[in-house]
This record gives sequence, C-alpha cells and structure tokens, in this order.
Amino acid sequence: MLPIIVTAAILREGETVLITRRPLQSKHGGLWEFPGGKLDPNETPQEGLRRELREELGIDSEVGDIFEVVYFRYPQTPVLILAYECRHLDGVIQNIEVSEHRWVPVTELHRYDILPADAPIIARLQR
Ligand SMILES: Nc1nc2c([nH]c(=O)n2[C@@H]2O[C@H](COP(=O)(O)OP(=O)(O)OP(=O)(O)O)[C@@H](O)[C@H]2O)c(=O)[nH]1
Ligand SMILES: [Mg+2]
Repeated sequence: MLPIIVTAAILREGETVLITRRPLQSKHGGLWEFPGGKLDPNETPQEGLRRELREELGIDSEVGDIFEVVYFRYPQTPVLILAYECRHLDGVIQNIEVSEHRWVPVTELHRYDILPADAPIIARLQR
C-alpha cells in the first residue's frame, strides 16, 4: 500500500518546540503530535502545511527547510511524514482543531504520549 503523505511543523521558541494534542474523539485521540496533516491533491507540501497551521491553530507561517522524513507502518496504512522547520509569522495560536497545545523543552518530550511515528523526529530534536 502506498503511504499517506503527511506534513508536520517544527515550530520552536527558545529551547522549546510546539506539540499539539489530538481531539479525544479523533483517530489516536488524546495523543500528542506536531501540528500538520494530510496533503490534499495538487498541493505542494509547503502549501499543505501552511494550510494545516491556519486550520488547526489559526496562524500564518513560513515553511523552511526539511527537518526529518519518516516512513512508519500503522496497522491501517503506512504514512510518510515530512517534517519541516517552520516560522510563526502572525496570529495568536488557538486550539481550533486540536484540544491543547504546549511549548515543551526538547529534553522533556519523553513525558508526553506522542504518536509512535514521531520517534525519529524527537531523536533528531534531542541531538
Ligand atoms: N499532523 C501530524 N500527523 C501525524 C504525526 N505523526 C503521525 O503519525 N501522524 C499521522 O498522520 C496522519 C494524518 O494526520 P491528521 O489526522 O492530522 O490529518 P489531517 O490534519 O489532514 O486531519 P483529517 O484526517 O481529520 O482531515 C494521522 O493518522 C496521524 O496519526 C505528526 O507528528 N503530525
Ligand atoms: Mg492534523
């Protein structure tokens, strides 16, 4: 099966990185992740990630360099996650399509129940 392509944002503030919590009623509800989502047809990854950050958090952003690429097999379908360094340009972060957001020091990410596919992203953040 071909993987679903997903983009994820690495947004930093000082030593911290932004993680968001999936709504309880959604798939993997209650788990933490990096904001982002599935690519729509005919969208570039950068366009898709900017759209997701607007939809989920209400912010304008700039998508920068690729940070990590992860292939992971979930029981239902594999995912290919493209994680990009992003810059928060404008707007106050709101929990629109997420239940919570938190700025977490990279050394404390292990305290959170983060989606298993994100392990290589976390490892790179902690290097
Ligand atoms: N955004 C995001 N998705 C991730 C991460 N890690 C990870 O395994 N995923 C998986 O990627 C898939 C797509 O993400 P999503 O459900 O947020 O997609 P979406 O925002 O387009 O939402 P939708 O499906 O309700 O339209 C999910 O199955 C999710 O489990 C991550 O760090 N960020
Ligand atoms: Mg999403």
